[in-house]
Parts: sequence; C-alpha cells; structure tokens
Amino acid sequence: MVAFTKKENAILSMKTSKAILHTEKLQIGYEAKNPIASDISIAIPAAKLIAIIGVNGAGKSTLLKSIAGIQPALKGSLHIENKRIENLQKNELAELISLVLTQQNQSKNLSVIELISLGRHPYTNWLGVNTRQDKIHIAKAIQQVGIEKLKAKKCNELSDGQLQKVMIARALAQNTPVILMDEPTSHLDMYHKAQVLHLLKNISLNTQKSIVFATHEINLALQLCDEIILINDGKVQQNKPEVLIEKGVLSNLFPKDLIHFDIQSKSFKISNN
Ligand SMILES: Nc1ncnc2c1ncn2[C@@H]1O[C@H](COP(=O)(O)OP(=O)(O)OP(=O)(O)O)[C@@H](O)[C@H]1O
Repeated sequence: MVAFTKKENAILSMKTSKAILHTEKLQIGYEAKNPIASDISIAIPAAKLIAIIGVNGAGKSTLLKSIAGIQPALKGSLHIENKRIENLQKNELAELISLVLTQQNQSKNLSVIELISLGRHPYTNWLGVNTRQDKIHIAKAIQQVGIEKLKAKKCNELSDGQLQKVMIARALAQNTPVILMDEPTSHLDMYHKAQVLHLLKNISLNTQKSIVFATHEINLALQLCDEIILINDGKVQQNKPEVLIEKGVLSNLFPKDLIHFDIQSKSFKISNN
C-alpha cells in the first residue's frame, strides 16, 4: 500500500475538500488480475477544463467510463459532491455527471432539438414531457453553444463539427456540475478542433461547470486546459500543464525516434533526423 507523507495528506485533503468529484486510490480496468491503472487520486474542482491524455490504449476512455459510473472500479473509491458513487441512484448520478461518448450514431435520426432534449431525461416525468423549466434549460444550452440556426435540422444532416456542438448542448441541457467527454475533437479539422476546445473553455468559465475530456490533441490541451490528467504506464498524475512540462513527464510520453517535446514552444515537434 502506498503511504502518503503528512504534507501529501494535507495537500490531498485541501484539494479534495474543494473538489466536486474526487477519487481515492482508484484502480480501473476490466479484470482484477490485469488493471489498466492503479492508485488514482484525482480531484475535479468547479469551473475547470481538464484534459485526460496518454498514448493509445493507456486507459483514457476506461478512466472516463469509471468516473461516469458505467464501468465499475476494481478498487478504491469515487466521491461526487462527497457522496460515494455506489450510494447514488441512477437518476441522482445523471443529475451530477453527463457523459458524451464519441460514437453516438443511434441518435442521428433525431432532430437537433430532439437530441438536445434527451439531456433533460433525468428530470422529466414518466410521460417524458418537457416542462417549462426543461425548455428553459434546452434554450439556454442552444444559446451557449451558438447553434440556434441548426435547431430544426436532422442530426444526420450535420457536419462532424456541428454534431459535436449539438452533443455539447445536450450535455449542457442535462445541467450537471461535471461534463465528461471522450475525444470531442475527433474527425475535426485543425480550426474546428481549436473552436470546440475554446467553446469548452468558455463554458467552464461562464457556467462554473467542470469539463473533463479525453484527447489526443496534447498541444492544444497544454495551451487551453487548466489541468491535465496524464495516464502513463498504469500510473495517473494530475497537475497544471506548466508543472507537468517542468517535471519533464511529457518528454518521456512517446518513443523519441519520431517526435520530441520542445520545452521552448511547449509542444510536440517532428524530430529532424
Ligand atoms: N470492454 C473492454 N474489455 C476489456 N478490455 C478493454 C475494454 N475496453 C478497452 N479495453 C482495454 O483497456 C485498455 C485501455 O483502453 P482505453 O480504450 O481505455 O484506452 P484509451 O487510452 O482510451 O485508448 P485510445 O487512445 O486508443 O482511444 C486497452 O488495452 C484496451 O484494449
């Protein structure tokens, strides 16, 4: 068992007391004998944009699914607003965390407004009817993401970038303090990747929600995110981008034959050899 020093314990309790969500020595994976990552102690404060980074197969999606409560943890505990996740009813959890996964093609036959309305599902009555309050949240989400012109369209008529914004609006309509997203910029061009991440940054600032997303866009994440959760070789660390850069952990993330981390520009570059 990993023993924390007094100072580490003090820092951890300071961090977790302010956090909306925190984990204690969480172990994630699909088989007890083969965990993906262990001893995960992360804390998600309000109004932060936080990226989960790591090489392919490191466990980014597994961590997101574990935090969202759809993949049970192997060990340790996860607390949301100081309640243990296993003590929350499904609907209570849906009022605290919204999850946007990459492939949600089953929703593409719906209109934009219908898809966003699904975000209100945890709050609607057994008839599934949206109340005035639901409609206010839906309208606010559409306005925050700036997709008023797309409202009447079918989701299968949208570009990937537009669909991504609609998925963000659905999560906003759910009105949870934490939004989790798996690769929100996949399939987008360079400009639209930056646009979506800027939008997420503004949402976290303006709504006080925390947005945690898995991404391969490490260069953009280092520039835009308040904090980074880095998964490497079964170990997870969370810190501000500049601290991770200073510690040199990014330099050791990938084999150095093709790319390297350039400290000056704080980004990965192609190696010249
Ligand atoms: N449902 C599952 N059952 C068993 N193993 C799984 C399952 N899903 C993923 N894995 C394994 O867990 C490990 C982590 O996968 P995960 O998808 O979390 O990584 P990732 O960092 O999100 O990867 P990528 O960047 O390629 O999307 C991989 O070895 C993967 O094969």
